[in-house]
Amino acid sequence: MAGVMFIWAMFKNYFPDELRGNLERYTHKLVSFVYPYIQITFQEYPGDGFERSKAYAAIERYHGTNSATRAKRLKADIVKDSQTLLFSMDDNEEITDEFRGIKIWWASSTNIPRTQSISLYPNEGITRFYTVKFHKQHRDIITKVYLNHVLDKGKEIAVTNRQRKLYTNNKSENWNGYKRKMWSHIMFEHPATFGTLAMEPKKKQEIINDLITFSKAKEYYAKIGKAWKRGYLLYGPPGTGKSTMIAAMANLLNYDIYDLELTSVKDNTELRKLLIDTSSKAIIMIEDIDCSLDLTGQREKKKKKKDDEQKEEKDPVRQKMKDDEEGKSSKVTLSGLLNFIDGLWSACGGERLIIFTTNYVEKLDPALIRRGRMDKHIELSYCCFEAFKVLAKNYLDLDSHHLFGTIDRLLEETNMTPADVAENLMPKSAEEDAETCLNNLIKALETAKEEARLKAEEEEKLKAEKEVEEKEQNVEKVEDEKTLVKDVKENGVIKEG
Ligand SMILES: Nc1ncnc2c1ncn2[C@@H]1O[C@H](COP(=O)(O)OP(=O)(O)OP(=O)(O)O)[C@@H](O)[C@H]1O
Ligand SMILES: [Mg+2]
Repeated sequence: MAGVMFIWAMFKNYFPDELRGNLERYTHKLVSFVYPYIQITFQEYPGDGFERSKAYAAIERYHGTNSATRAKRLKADIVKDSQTLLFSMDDNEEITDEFRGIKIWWASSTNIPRTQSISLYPNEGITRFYTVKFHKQHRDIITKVYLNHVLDKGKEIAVTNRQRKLYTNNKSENWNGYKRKMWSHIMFEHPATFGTLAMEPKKKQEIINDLITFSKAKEYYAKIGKAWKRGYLLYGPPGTGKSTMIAAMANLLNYDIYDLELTSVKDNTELRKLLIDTSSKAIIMIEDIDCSLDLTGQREKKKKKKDDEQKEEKDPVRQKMKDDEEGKSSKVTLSGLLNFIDGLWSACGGERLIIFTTNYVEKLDPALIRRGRMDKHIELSYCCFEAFKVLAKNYLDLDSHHLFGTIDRLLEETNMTPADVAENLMPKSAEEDAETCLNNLIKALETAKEEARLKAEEEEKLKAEKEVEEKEQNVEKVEDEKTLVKDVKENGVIKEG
């Protein structure tokens, strides 16, 4: 059959156009009549090429276990706590599969672009695809039953072998490089859990329930016609456990984490591409949202800028400096970000948590954090006694101690972050026992309390001084006014000065 096609390809240009069209149709008919096979291709990056095909990934997993005994060349990868080896067919390898007595041929192939340019990245532009071939008499059973079986099995294997990853976005200059990667990842093996997270137990339980309800609510979200996503805003002073909580969330739900660095994202289009390329069980976190971009109160700022521009004389040097600065900075806008949060991008399905963290909640634009976008606002604050008890259990394995009472009282009187409490509880040497560590904490709390007292005293003093100063200024002003009135009365004129 290949011979017929070859001969046709050789001679087709010798025929006039009209005849050639007819001949081409007949040749294809003849080929499909005699050639008994059907072939289906699964591209790794179909369409615009930015989202890795889920079908391709599932087939890859399926062959990982299924072909391990058949294929001669395999690719290996480590998954799941770095202990399990996972195989997949190597490039340009062929195997056969059998389903209900039917023989099926699979091949993994690559397309290498024919470019003249020399690239730093040896694999740049290579596209991969699987082809499956079967006899046309089995068309229905293969397309309707077998392929679904392959995809389901592949997804099942992916779930059981799932090793969670921590992703960070690359600058777009590197997106076309090796393996066209928008995100780089490492294995996510953070030990934080809700068990080790120090916070008020009731509040903690509420968050856990919220997360679990969300992760089981696929049907509910479909029913109400909303994208399956939930937004969290974590706010509080540094060292109160915001990042630790995100790790605990990922461990609880078995999600990947995408640490989105907005300052590396050039514009809204890039942001969209990045978000589309996230896995279906993902936490997308944007840390320190108030610093990452000029998202906060941007609209007010824009107005102010306009006013300034109108007032300001055009200075070419200043203008050039300003242009350079703007060119360098990211053009992701608040409205761009809000559009994605509102669900345009999550049309691709899957469960996603979007988490913002900030130290200064009051600085954020209200549009960014209104309910519906950020469904849950969680304040992480200074260490309370309940939180301290979790840390004492984690760090010293203590459930109770006669010093707990003193610590309880001191924590009520003083602000100390869980990070600082934890630091003080940690034994500094092998000789330090639990009691020494508790005493260290008490000392630190007393010092912090004393410092806070001195600071408050200082502030009080400054305030009093300012009040005296203001009073004196007022007296002077009244005296001046009196003199003025007297002058007007006596002379009927206002003296200059
Ligand atoms: N609530 C907490 N429970 C347990 N450990 C905590 C808690 N808060 C802080 N820690 C400890 O302090 C360290 C710093 O905390 P973390 O990085 O989570 O703070 P953060 O709120 O994200 O701070 P920042 O605002 O600076 O990013 C963590 O490694 C953790 O060990
Ligand atoms: Mg943090």
